[in-house]
Amino acid sequence: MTSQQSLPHRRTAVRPPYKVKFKSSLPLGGVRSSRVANYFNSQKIHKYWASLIARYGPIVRLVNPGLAPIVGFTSAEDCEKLNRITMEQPVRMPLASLKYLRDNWTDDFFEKRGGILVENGDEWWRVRSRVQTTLMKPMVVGEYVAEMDDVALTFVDRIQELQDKHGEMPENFQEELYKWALESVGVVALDRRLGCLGAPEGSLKARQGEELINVVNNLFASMAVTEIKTQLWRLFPTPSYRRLRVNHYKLLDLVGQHVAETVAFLGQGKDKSVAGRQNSVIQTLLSTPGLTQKDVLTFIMDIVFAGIDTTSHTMAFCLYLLARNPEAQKKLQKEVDEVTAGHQGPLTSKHLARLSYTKAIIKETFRIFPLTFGFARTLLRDVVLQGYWIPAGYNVFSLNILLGWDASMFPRPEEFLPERWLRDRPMGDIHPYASIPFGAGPRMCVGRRVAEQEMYTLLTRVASRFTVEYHHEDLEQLSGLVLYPSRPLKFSFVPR
Ligand code: HEM
Repeated sequence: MTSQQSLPHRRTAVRPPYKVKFKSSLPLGGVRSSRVANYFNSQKIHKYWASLIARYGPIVRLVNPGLAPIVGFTSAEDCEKLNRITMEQPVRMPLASLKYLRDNWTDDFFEKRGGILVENGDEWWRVRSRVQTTLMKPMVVGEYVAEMDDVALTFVDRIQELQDKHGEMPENFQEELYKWALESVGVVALDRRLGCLGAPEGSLKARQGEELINVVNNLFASMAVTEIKTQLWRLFPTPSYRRLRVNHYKLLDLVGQHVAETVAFLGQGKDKSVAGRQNSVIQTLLSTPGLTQKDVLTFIMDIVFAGIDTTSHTMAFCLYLLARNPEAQKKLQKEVDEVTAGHQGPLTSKHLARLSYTKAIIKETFRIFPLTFGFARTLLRDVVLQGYWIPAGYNVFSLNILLGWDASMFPRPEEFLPERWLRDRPMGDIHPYASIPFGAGPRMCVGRRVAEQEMYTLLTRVASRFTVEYHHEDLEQLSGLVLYPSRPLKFSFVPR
């Protein structure tokens, strides 16, 4: 089928997107010879997109057997347009294998109400409209600063311990970051410390935390195959689909136990949260009209799932970039020293509000090493992007990862220059859609405030205590369900 034939009612003013044949990395015959397969197998799909854009121009269509075609483009203006035209009904390609699993759950736990990660349309909005008023409220999330700070302090103590023991971080330092992320998101999602970070090796708390992290890591790994690679799971339960299923059962079970424990604590504490808060997230959600207990459990499960690999990979990239850019690190330390000068107790929202350079560091980290490729929506109506007519039903993808590295969007893109993000924009204006790590519009990451608060607190505590160094080969990004660091994070943390 030619690209023209595949576009019904083609309009004359605009051209159809260039057709690029997609070859699965695991075709039925098991042949792995294609160039595409190499990109997939080396986990560099972002490089594949970059090569397509370099070859065919700023908009490319990918035909993926068994799926609606995907159009990828690199234009901040068109990203803004895509957000505008999908604002009323922001449909995102569902995590199809996860949705299928939940829709076909053995005891029908989900009752076709799969939660905001996998639903679209009215069902998505039913839950999203109710949970976002809690999770995205600065006042609600702000109530957790002190506990997130306590988690960050435990983490820096753990760094010190590892540094003393090994002289640098061990090969599996990413796992410590996972524990920090789980512990931090747990504070909000479950209203208490899980106690896995800093717990003695082999202890019950450490093992419970590791089990949960393992389950989430396995879910990410299996979905990197079921969502991005072969679609054979649609025909029969492939090994990756089975791995997804097993780990999803475990996740529901583990999070279910934690939620039950929290609810029991809450019962004992009468109306107040475990930490004495009036407005704990879990309590508020449980008493929100229109949300069932199952909705709340599904949502808590989803934020635990979404809250581990995301912030921890970003912090890994951030620490790496700081180690490679001592000048920026010094500026960070100066800001942190000034903001916390003479302060003994936990950090507060007021401290965080003054950390403009620290926030710029996180933004610059996202520009260079974003967590995802960009902004994705399924079209409910035809649209013209880059002069090409794209029909309803297509999945459209703004490749912000490539915009971040584009000199026409960001001067000196290969340099780590957090100051470009400061309020007065010393390096020139930045298009608001050039780098949108949390997405945009009504479907933007619902955990954004939580994630940012966690990362600002951690960065503040690490920068006050240490100078981070890295003396090994360059780190790159590899692509899975989200992007992740290519090598062990063997940082050295030198006490200041
Ligand atoms: C570095 C940290 C994070 C990044 C970069 C990130 C990024 C994203 C992106 C790009 C989306 C899709 C947005 C869109 O379609 O416009 C998303 C959705 C989502 N994120 Fe995050 N995320 C992060 C951390 C978190 C955390 C900590 C949580 C939980 C507390 C979370 C929960 C979610 C959920 C539940 C959704 C689905 C929202 C919906 O479809 O309505 N994320 N995230």
